[in-house]
This record gives sequence, structure tokens and C-alpha cells, in this order.
Amino acid sequence: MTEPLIELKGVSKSFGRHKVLDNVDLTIYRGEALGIIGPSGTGKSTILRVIAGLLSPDEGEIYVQGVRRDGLIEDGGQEVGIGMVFQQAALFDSLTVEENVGFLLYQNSNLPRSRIQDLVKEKLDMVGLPEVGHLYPAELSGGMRKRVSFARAIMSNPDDPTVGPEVLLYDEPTAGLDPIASTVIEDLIRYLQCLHGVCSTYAVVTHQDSTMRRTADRLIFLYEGRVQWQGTVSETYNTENPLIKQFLSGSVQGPIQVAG
Ligand SMILES: Nc1ncnc2c1ncn2[C@@H]1O[C@H](COP(=O)(O)OP(=O)(O)OP(=O)(O)O)[C@@H](O)[C@H]1O
Repeated sequence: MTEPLIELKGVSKSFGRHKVLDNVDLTIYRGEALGIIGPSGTGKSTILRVIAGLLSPDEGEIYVQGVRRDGLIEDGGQEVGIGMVFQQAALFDSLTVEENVGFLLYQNSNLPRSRIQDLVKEKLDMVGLPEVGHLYPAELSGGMRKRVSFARAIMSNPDDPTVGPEVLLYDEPTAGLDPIASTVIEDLIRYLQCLHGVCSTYAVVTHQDSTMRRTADRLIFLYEGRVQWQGTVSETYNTENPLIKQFLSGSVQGPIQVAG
């Protein structure tokens, strides 16, 4: 696991006068499970959107498989497929689950409807929801909606291998879920990583202790727009880094300024 798949070099991003990312260097290696943690408002979702190619940095460079990315993902030309699971499941309420999961293929491929339906069924089986294709998002629980959004993120076009994601980015996949529903999602993230031919690299932004410990091999800690610490999950137990110690203990005393 030493081959860099995605590299951010000196990336900065401001919204107005607020510098959210400040000279961030970050590498995601092929095949790794990277956790991105840090206090609220510290730029975790922003960094994910920059990695996904949904947002341009003001400064810095992004390399995908060693090739500098020019522009956003919508401009095309990207060798590596990147799938994103948003914090809110971001499903279309007026479409069925089947239409949501197959959305990109219905829009962008010439596959016959029956073939897309088979592919959708395959993905819904993978996320443990074989019977919900005919339902609307409003008829599902929050955890089920998240799993449907996973099925959509791993959808690929068998006639065009470049369409399938090689990297999955999860933005707070367990936010708002009870501990058991969170475990289902965490297991699913690991299961999808190990499925041959679907996706072997991911980054997950999370606040939840269980999600961090169960889905990440390596962690980076973001605070004030910078990577302040990185290490393995087990190293979090022994580190003397005061930011990590405060964050994981939940203490209001320490170098992290308490919001609000
Ligand atoms: N499109 C935008 N326009 C203006 N400000 C933005 C925009 N997106 C993010 N921000 C601001 O950037 C800061 C970082 O936001 P971001 O969502 O990346 O943080 P986060 O670490 O993911 O937070 P949380 O853990 O609470 O989800 C916040 O202050 C947010 O208000």
C-alpha cells in the first residue's frame, strides 16, 4: 500500500475571508482506508469535495495517479472514478429507489432498461436491501436511505469500466444513526472495500468514535484547516498530541476552541 492514488499538495481554500483549508498536504494510497477526523467546521467536508473534484482549491495541486488534475470532475478526463456518499443521502424523493440507484446509467448510458434493472438489483443485494427497489426514499428509514446511497455510489457501467468508482468518499456515513444502524453501515463500508472489482480505496469523514475505529486503518486529524496529526487507529490510544487527546476524550479543556 505504497502507491499514491490521490495527492493534495499545498491545497488552500477560502470561503470569503474564511480560510477553511490552509496549505494541506494529503496522500491517499491505493487500497487504504483513510479516516478524516476533526472538530466541526474544520474543513473535513470541504477537503472531501476537493478530493472528489466537486470544488476547486484556490491554491495547490491535486494529483490523481501521478497526473495533475486540471479543473473539476464535471470537466471530464479523469482516469480514476471517484464515488461520493454525501452526508445527507441526497436521493431524489420523486424517484423510486430503483430509479435513484440506476440514475446515472439511465442518464448516461445506452444500456437497455432491463439490464440497468439487473445491475441495480445486484447493487441493492450488495447493500442488503434486495426488496426495496419499488419504494420511494420517504418510505425508508435513515439507515436504509444511507445504504441506498451506497448502492448508487458503487454503480458502474459494465460497458465502460472508467465509469465505476475506484475510490469511494464517505461524508459522515453514520451521522444521525443509532449504534446498531451505525454498525451495519460500518460493516458495509468494510465489506464493499473487500469486494473484488468494486472498490478498494476509500476515505471516510466521521465524528463517531466507532466509525473511526471500525472503518479506518489510518487517520488524519484536521484542525483549523491543517493536518495536525496522522497515525493508525491504535496510535490514537498512546499519542501525547494534545489535540487528539482532547478530541477523543471530549473534554472542553484544551487547545481546541469550543464552538458556540
Ligand atoms: N459553500 C460554502 N460557502 C461558504 N462557506 C462554506 C461553504 N462550504 C463550507 N463552508 C464553511 O467552511 C467551514 C468548514 O465547513 P466543512 O463543512 O468543510 O466543515 P466540517 O469539518 O465538515 O464540519 P462538520 O463536521 O460540522 O460537518 C464552515 O465554517 C462552513 O460554514
